Amino acid sequence: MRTFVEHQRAVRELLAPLHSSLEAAEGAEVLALDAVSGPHGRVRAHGRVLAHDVIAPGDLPAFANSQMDGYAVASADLAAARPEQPVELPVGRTTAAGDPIRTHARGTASPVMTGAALPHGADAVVPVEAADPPRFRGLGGSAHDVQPGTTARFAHPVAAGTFVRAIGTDVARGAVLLPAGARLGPAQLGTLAAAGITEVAVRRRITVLLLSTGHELRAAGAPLEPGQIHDANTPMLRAALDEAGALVRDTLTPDDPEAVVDALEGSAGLVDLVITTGGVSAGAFEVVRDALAARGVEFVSVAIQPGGPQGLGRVILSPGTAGVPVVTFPGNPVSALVSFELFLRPVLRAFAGLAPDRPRAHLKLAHAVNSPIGKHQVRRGVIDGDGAVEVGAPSSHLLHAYANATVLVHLPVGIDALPAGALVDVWRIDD
Ligand SMILES: Nc1nc2c(c(=O)[nH]1)N[C@H]1C(S)=C(S)[C@@H](COP(=O)(O)OP(=O)(O)OC[C@H]3O[C@@H](n4cnc5c(N)ncnc54)[C@H](O)[C@@H]3O)O[C@H]1N2
Ligand code: MOO
Repeated sequence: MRTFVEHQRAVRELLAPLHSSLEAAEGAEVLALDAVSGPHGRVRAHGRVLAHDVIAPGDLPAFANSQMDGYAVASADLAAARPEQPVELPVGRTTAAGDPIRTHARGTASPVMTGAALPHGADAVVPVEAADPPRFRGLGGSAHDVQPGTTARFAHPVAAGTFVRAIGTDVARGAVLLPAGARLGPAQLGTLAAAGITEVAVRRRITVLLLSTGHELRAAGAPLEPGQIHDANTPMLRAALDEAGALVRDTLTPDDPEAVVDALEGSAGLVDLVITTGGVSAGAFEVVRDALAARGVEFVSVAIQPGGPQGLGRVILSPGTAGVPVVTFPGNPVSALVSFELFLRPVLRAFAGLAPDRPRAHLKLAHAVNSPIGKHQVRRGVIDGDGAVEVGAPSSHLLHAYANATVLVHLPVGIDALPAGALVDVWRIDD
């Protein structure tokens, strides 16, 4: 029997070549930054991971501009300004955001608005409320010039560079704007757009064949005969895979090894990974085991509960190819989802540039618990009003309790009982 950490490592090693292939340049797709597609109008590159470094094509800001509504000045002109002896300057030509770069005459104060180009010859900005009078007079609408003779007084010196957004201070031309592997969220899409970039090369998403097995299974909503149940694993793991950045093809196969092999062979060249649920334990109809044990999948017992029966390997689907990695999970829905959390979620999310780990915490138990001493037990729990963990029952058919849980509670090997108040490791799943 292997530990869950050993199995985590084995799954990671199995998928390492897939990670390398995703990082290889030939896997990249070029997507528009801001085209909307699909029924949800999702920005196309949104959420994807950059395939290569993106280099800043120009400086940002591209021109020195004002950080405040105020007066552009030559700082030397205000060197002698004192509250008891303010410096009075004639008000010069105004620059609004979007206006071309003007020229500042020494010995004047040029009104500039936030984002407006700093006129050549000025080196600092004094916010309008720090001047006297503390607001612009005779400006507004389309008026760019004040009445001749208008002045503004300044009671303090100003250091060169004050409230000036200098060229290239956000990013300099030629610098790495975003590195390969960066995930394109709002700030990343914004900075690409600001740099004038309209399309980017992103890593392709992996495609997973999700194969649920079980003679008793019917699709959600389908009428049930006595003894049949609805397939919970397919929608559950499809959602889990989606949250891990993967695309999913799914298929529900009966308890027939031929059907499993057919489903795999039918997906040759179309999928990067196969995940199966069910058909791996000690029953008379262990379809996944029967279909795949002779084809390179190793079935192992992991010292974990739930999720003990696991399998992994590489199955050759077409001659001359490297084979597709296959990970098999037990059929019990809680076992399948806990298996996904422990063995695949961190790896797949890392592929997709997403945070691999759940937020973790050490919390007190609200009550005593027991656990099988030889297994790492993962229980589902909720955090009570005092911040302590109420731990649910261990059985792996209790999917409803999982759906209402906010934490996964880890009770490591070597623990058979813990008293109320003992500290336990939890992963938060209430995001
Ligand atoms: N004699 C033994 N029996 C069992 C052992 C064992 O060691 N010796 N292990 C138990 C453990 S632990 C688990 S976990 C399960 C694993 O069973 P399988 O992976 O072979 O899964 P199935 O038998 O196909 O199904 C188990 C259970 O889950 C339900 N199921 C399966 N697929 C779905 C689905 N897509 N949606 C909803 N429910 C599903 C299925 O109906 C069964 O109730 O084996 C134990 N037995
Ligand atoms: O390993 Mo099974 O997953 O305990 O129920």
